[in-house]
Amino acid sequence: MQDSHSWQRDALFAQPLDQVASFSFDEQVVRVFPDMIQRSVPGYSQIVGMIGVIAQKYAQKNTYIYDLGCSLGAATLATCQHLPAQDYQWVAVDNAPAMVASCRQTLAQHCPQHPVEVLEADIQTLTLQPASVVILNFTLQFIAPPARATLLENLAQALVPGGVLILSEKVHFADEQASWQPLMYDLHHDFKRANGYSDLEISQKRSALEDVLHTDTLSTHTQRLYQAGFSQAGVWFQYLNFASLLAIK
Ligand SMILES: C[S@@+](CC[C@H](N)C(=O)[O-])C[C@H]1O[C@@H](n2cnc3c(N)ncnc32)[C@H](O)[C@@H]1O
Ligand SMILES: O=C(O)C(=O)C[C@]1(C(=O)O)C=C[C@@H](O)C=C1
Repeated sequence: MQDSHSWQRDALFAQPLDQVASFSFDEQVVRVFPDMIQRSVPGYSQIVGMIGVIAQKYAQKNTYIYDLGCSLGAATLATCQHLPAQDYQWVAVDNAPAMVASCRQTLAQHCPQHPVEVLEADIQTLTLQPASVVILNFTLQFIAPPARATLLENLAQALVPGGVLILSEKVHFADEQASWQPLMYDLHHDFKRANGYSDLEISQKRSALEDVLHTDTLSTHTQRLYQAGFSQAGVWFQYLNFASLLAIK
């Protein structure tokens, strides 16, 4: 993301830490976030770009477009670049105060004409207006697993017929795919190494995320989407252990 912020290179886990604290979306993370997510999540830019294209296909006039767990608003921005300002309402939501503050500045700078409200709130207690596009771009993985089904049911209820949820997640492989798991995780670490992260950074970040980011399998995601009330759901993008699903109401 290019703008007036001075985004820094992520070196948060570069030095040995006595104790690795649980990962949180605080000011330190905000300062490096565009670099961190780009170098950590395979396919992040392609997914964000395609979110704009998908939104253009499925957005319905006079409905809401929600970006839940918006961080700095990259997905909101992608949709604004593909849709006219006058026909839709945008709501971008995050519960990390530092993210929300930075997101407000970034979106005001990059899509000043679009009616985007940036809310500091927990997406689990949000009252949703009728929506045609809902985005969870690497957010559901931070919601406690037992609470995920209820959240998805609420989103399905808020969507108008033909509306969509775009759900991107880090995933794991189990059951008949279990032997794939170490291979994909090793390759993800190789991906990070190729992007300039050291072994120390990779292992300290992994410890920091251990109690915070809980992955599901692709089949768990798909089944849960059908149970939540979507009529169609499937993977439209996968790169190693990162995937994005499209679910249609
Ligand atoms: C990996 S980031 C999302 C990246 C972002 N969607 C993008 O496309 O660049 C996860 C975000 O979810 C937010 N988050 C986690 N749990 C949340 C909750 N319960 N309510 C709102 N936001 C939440 C975090 O603060 C963080 O900013
Ligand atoms: O799994 C990892 O190693 C990650 O760094 C992933 C991940 C994510 O998927 O959200 C975790 C936290 C940061 O927000 C950026 C990337």
